[in-house]
Amino acid sequence: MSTEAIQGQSATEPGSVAFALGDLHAYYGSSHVVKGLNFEVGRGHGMAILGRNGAGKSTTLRSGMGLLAKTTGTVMLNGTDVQRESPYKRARRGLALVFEDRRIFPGLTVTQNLEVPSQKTASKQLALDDVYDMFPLLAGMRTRDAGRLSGGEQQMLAIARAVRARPSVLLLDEPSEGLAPRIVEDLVDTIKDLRRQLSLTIVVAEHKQWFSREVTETVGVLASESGTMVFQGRWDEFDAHPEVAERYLSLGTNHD
Ligand SMILES: Nc1ncnc2c1ncn2[C@@H]1O[C@H](COP(=O)(O)OP(=O)(O)OP(=O)(O)O)[C@@H](O)[C@H]1O
Repeated sequence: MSTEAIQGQSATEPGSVAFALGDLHAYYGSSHVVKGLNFEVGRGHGMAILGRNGAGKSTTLRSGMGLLAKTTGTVMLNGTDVQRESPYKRARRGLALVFEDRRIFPGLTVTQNLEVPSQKTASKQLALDDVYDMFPLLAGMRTRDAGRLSGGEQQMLAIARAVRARPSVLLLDEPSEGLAPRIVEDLVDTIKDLRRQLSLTIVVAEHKQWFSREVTETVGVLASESGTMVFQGRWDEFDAHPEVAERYLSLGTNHD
């Protein structure tokens, strides 16, 4: 297959793009990791980012959130280029990232963790009771220290904390990482419910392909060799190009 990117037919209507990266380059010091990435996600849609270990999935999400010291290109959030804005400002505009390592505060209770979100987004945040309605599992654990929750419960807490700020676009980095299969199924249901209830746009970096298929409509494949996206389209379009998975996702990964 040529190294030219395969673009599916699922182009988003102008004006209905919630989140888009344009010619995005990202660096760690002198290491140039992401090299001219383009994709867009329509309002209320879900996109999965697949790629081998080290392809740059986390870097892409972190760049979108504004967490890398050096990036160039555009990061469009609901029609505004936020590329030069701080992560706080992006959060205020409706962007949220749930980190792979969850970043909950183990010594604080579940409720205290939910009360941590930036004061800058406090004015429009969801009431605690509304969050607990969306995450009934957490409702029964309000006073428990977050450090005593299971991995799955901690992941729910991390997502609940992000959602409390009422983001319009939620970036999820390896949400199913390290969780038992039954818990991952619960997570799928939770993400689907959240999308429905909050009209959320989501971008998910994931190794588990079945999980990604459950919670998104489109998929982008990152190639570690080129640092670019070599495929973008709907899942049926992805399935119509089995050579993409063969070349860019096989070997040494668990894209089960
Ligand atoms: N803080 C950092 N400093 C320097 N290099 C980094 C840093 N974080 C990641 N990298 C490098 O950038 C490249 C992309 O890493 P990234 O974590 O974005 O990949 P990934 O696709 O999310 O991988 P995985 O599936 O293993 O999580 C890798 O070569 C990685 O070693």
